[in-house]
Amino acid sequence: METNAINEPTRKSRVNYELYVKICGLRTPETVAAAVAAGANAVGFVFAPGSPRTVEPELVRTLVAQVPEHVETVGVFRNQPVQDVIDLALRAGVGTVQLHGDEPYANLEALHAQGFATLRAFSIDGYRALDDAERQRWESGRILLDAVEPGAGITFDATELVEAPPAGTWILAGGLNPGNVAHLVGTLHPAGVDVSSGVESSRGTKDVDLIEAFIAAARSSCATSP
Ligand SMILES: O=C(O)c1ccccc1NCC(=O)[C@H](O)[C@H](O)COP(=O)(O)O
Repeated sequence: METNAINEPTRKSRVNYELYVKICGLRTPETVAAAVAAGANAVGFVFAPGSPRTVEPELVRTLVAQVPEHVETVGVFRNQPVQDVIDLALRAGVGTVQLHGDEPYANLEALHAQGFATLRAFSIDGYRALDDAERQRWESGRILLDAVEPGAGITFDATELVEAPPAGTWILAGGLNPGNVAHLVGTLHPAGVDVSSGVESSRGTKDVDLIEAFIAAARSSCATSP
């Protein structure tokens, strides 16, 4: 089976860590096409209930069909039973599952057994509360550090990252936008960035111009990252 950069099994996933850029919370063919054309490494679809971005798996299946093989397709879940996650991800046809709640490590293992690549998101508070052994275990896979409220566009406070993972091994999210992404990448040295609110014209509605501007700004930061 094909594997990705950290040797996880993948379905439709290839991961480029030069600077990985994920555009999350997509819901339309136009915005998916814009993200892909602008050079996104990954496109994300929210299955967590209660979000203005929540989508049905049948819609996502049609969106995934327009995504080229080299772009990672990510389903985002939050505190849902692992069997529901697997069922939804299979119906949608995504290659990667992002767990954005308090899910245990066993859920990640269950997803790997089904052939999904994974991303485990932590709030800054959640990450700081991990002991050394937990941190080491989660950091053996890909982790994403986010603001306390996911998908809320809360601007990231860099001073909270004194205990950041090693430079270049993790994905930064939380309140990123075209105006701050280059500076934050240059300062914090993540392996990648993930954005939702910062590329929206109103809550839940993606804006093609902002998607293009975000990806261009993120790419311009590469000269200052390790
Ligand atoms: O986007 C949501 O509404 C959402 C809901 C529940 C769990 C996760 C969610 N989004 C996760 C993401 O990947 C966002 O891109 C990430 O939290 C950054 O969001 P933002 O601060 O809005 O850029």
